[in-house]
Amino acid sequence: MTAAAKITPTSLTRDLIDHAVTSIDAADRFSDPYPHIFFRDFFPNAFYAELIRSLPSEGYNKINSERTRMAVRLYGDNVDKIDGSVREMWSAVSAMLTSPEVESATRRQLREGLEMRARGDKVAGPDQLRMVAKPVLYRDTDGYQIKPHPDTRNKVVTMQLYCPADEGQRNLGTTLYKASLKGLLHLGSYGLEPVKTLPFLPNVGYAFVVLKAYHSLTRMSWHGRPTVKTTSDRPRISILNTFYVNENVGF
Ligand SMILES: O=C(O)CCC(=O)C(=O)O
Ligand SMILES: [Fe+2]
Repeated sequence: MTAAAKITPTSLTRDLIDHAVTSIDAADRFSDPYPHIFFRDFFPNAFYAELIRSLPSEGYNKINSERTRMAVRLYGDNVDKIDGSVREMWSAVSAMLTSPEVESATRRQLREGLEMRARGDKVAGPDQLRMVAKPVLYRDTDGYQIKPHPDTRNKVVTMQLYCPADEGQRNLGTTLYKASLKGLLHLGSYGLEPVKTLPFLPNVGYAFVVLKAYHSLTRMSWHGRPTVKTTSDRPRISILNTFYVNENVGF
């Protein structure tokens, strides 16, 4: 075996962490409609290409009654159930997404939102907010949709990594909304106005702090996804890396 032939899991994880931190550090930061970041080039390029060809074939759970969203948990013992041939890759992804380094980079970039969250939660500051990462792989198919919602208060930060093979699914990203008079006048919009739809491009991601009415009435973290149109050979693949308030909550 040549020296380069086999990368040990720990050095792979190390590479993934370094790459992800660089990506998050270079994120675009936005305050509107609420604090969020958008970052690119999250996984090393060659690794990303192999990862999306190595999706687990089993172990999916049904997330909605329509069965248009199926999910595989990527944390803790769940990783041991992933097909042996691809387990090492997903195990490294899991270790990276739950690493203290990725958490710290996310905290640095979302500081404004975490300060709002800390005030509403009546804790001294962002450092008093715990963040426990529970990454999950999602497979969404034709007809998948999720109505605008701010996310449950059990989530502190929502991060989603888009995993398409090419730019053909660009229009399938998440829509961010804000409460507005225009939205109020528009029937069936819950008083919400769409502000932007993030581009569903290869190897990009976004993250925001979950903000409810008691954090800020005007900057609640409203987001959703209008009905997805896609073909059965091109599901909408993403990784949701949710940071929860503690390890006892979440999917
Ligand atoms: O898939 C998306 O674009 C958003 C998903 C979401 O908001 C959720 O699962 O809470
Ligand atoms: Fe959500």
